[in-house]
Amino acid sequence: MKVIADENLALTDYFFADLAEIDYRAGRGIQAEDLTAANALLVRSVTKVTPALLEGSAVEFVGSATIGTDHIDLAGLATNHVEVTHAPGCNAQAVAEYVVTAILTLQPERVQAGTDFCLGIVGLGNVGSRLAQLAQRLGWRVIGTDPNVQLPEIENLSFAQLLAESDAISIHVPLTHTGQHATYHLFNTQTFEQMKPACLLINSARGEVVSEQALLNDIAKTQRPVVLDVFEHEPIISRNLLDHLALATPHIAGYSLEGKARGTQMVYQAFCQHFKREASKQFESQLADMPVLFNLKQPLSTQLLPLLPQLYNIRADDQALRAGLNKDGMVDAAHFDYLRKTYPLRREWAAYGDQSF
Ligand SMILES: NC(=O)C1=CN([C@@H]2O[C@H](COP(=O)(O)OP(=O)(O)OC[C@H]3O[C@@H](n4cnc5c(N)ncnc54)[C@H](O)[C@@H]3O)[C@@H](O)[C@H]2O)C=CC1
Ligand SMILES: O=C(O)C(=O)[C@H](O)COP(=O)(O)O
Repeated sequence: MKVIADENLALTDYFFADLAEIDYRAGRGIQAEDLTAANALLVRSVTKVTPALLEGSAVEFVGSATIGTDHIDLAGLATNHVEVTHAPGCNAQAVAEYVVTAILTLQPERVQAGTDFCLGIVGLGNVGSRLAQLAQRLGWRVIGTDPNVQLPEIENLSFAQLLAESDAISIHVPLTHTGQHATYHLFNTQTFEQMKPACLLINSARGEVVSEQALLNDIAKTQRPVVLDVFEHEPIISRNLLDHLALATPHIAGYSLEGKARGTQMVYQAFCQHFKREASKQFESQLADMPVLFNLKQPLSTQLLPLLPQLYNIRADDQALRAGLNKDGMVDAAHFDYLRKTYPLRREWAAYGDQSF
């Protein structure tokens, strides 16, 4: 059995080395000729998986250790009877922690803001619902919008109401191009006009959900603080865009050790089912114990701010990205991908003693 795997998957050897010969590749560079002798392909979000990529290969199983699936032609692969699996929710907690860290880094006074700070969440699936829970523990008013989901514990509003009422908006929708609720350029000139000028915008979903040109026009008018983990023209980012962002990170919102490992494990389980092997491994056995930092008896809101530098220094990620601007005024794919390949995976906050996260 031969497996081609993106080199950025976590714990690939642990899960797969005794099941198959593994050939590691840079995800963005995987080509059809790499796959001719492969039975399975394991990717993350940067490999465009189409019938053309698999043509002439023996690949019968594709696993993506990610939440998003917009890089995979699901219909095309189904037509060709290739099994496709992904990892719903695997790094939802990491993204929720990223968003809270971004807000508290830019606006530390929000830690005890009570009900006068309103967080609007667009998309209430795995990530949005985790974020809602965390935000409520910090005492924030949480509102959300989703055409398919209502969360009983928060105020569920229309998209227009959410745009008008939020002091910060965090986007957690999949990238979709068709259908009534398509999200491509969901944030455009008209939507920006409906938001409070000072409303913080955070996009850690997919770059194309926000029109970059409309965003730049809006920031020029409003000086709105904006945090981007994903970019419309990813992996290329212009200096002009970077200069207008409060924080910018290289698509690492979901890069916790647990999130990546959980993603690989979910793919491993589907792989074993497909190839009729026993799946008995658990990623938790591979994780180190961390020092206890949280006092379970104290509310999260009183502890989080002083602990943030130890838990996640988001400014370091922002600085590392900006350090990659080249002489042409661009962050290029090589720098963007280097940061992701060498990323020191964060631990989720539950590892530091609060199992209820
Ligand atoms: N930056 C990063 O590292 C990561 C990014 N992501 C991105 O975040 C996205 C969301 O992740 P999950 O919450 O786990 O997905 P999910 O599938 O659990 O939830 C997405 C929710 O968005 C809702 N939705 C769809 N269209 C909408 C619209 N027009 N307006 C409002 N809501 C809409 C859906 O009904 C669904 O409830 C993923 O598709 C992925 O692209 C996910 C993980 C890590
Ligand atoms: O899970 C998703 O969806 C993501 O966006 C990933 O966390 C991104 O991971 P990479 O594909 O960029 O390694």
